[in-house]
Amino acid sequence: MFIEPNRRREPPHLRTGWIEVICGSMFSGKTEELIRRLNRTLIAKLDVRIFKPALDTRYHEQDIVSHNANVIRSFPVNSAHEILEQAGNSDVVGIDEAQFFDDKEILEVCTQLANEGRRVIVAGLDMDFEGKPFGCMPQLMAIAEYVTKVHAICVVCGDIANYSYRLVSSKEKVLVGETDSYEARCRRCFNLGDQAGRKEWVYEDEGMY
Ligand SMILES: Nc1ncnc2c1ncn2[C@@H]1O[C@H](COP(=O)(O)OP(=O)(O)O)[C@@H](O)[C@H]1O
Ligand SMILES: Cc1cn([C@H]2C[C@H](O)[C@@H](COP(=O)(O)O)O2)c(=O)[nH]c1=O
Ligand SMILES: [Zn+2]
Repeated sequence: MFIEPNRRREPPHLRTGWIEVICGSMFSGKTEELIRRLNRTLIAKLDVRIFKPALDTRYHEQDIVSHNANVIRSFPVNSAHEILEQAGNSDVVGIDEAQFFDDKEILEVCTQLANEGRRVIVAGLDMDFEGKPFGCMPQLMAIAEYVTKVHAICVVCGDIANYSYRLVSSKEKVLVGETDSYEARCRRCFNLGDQAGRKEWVYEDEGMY
């Protein structure tokens, strides 16, 4: 569990900012964890601004919505620089789907916001459908003070999953979708690709293996 420091005790001119990255595969709980942290900052009555790339309209135009229907209000933006324009005097900035922003811009924006003394919480996919590092995420993880990697459950075998397996034939890096186009898989089932058979669950106490 990520425990956040109390910012209110510090006078604004002494506040130091920082960057937190929440990463993992699809369905790993990145958005849930982002919403959890942001809700706590709202309870603390901090000034919070939340952003997502405008291209992610899967569940809602404006809200950030997790796969299990947790919701928080956000500003959709077309570029990372718009985040700077809209950040105002906020104490905390939340950003979802960071992998979709221009690599250089989002790094500059997160760095500037943190240098201004803000808490910046960024969630994004660490790997694309080919298992390659996704866009800005490796650099963001390098410059962040805190990195949390969350995991899904492999829908093929039930192990811990850290890959997003694409179910459709497109080779485009960016393909917005959910269970229609992707499933969470462990390393083994990801590497098996189409050959990964759905295993029947068997239990030792039933005498089956
Ligand atoms: N294969 C899976 N493994 C774990 N959670 C899953 C899976 N498929 C669906 N879910 C649901 O997705 C939720 C996490 O959604 P979300 O936070 O939006 O994930 P992410 O932002 O990482 O894609 C889980 O709490 C669970 O209800
Ligand atoms: C693996 C992969 C994913 N995407 C898209 C699919 C979804 O719209 C988002 C990820 O959303 P989530 O909150 O992490 O579930 O990214 C993509 O465009 N390219 C990929 O390789
Ligand atoms: Zn598996």
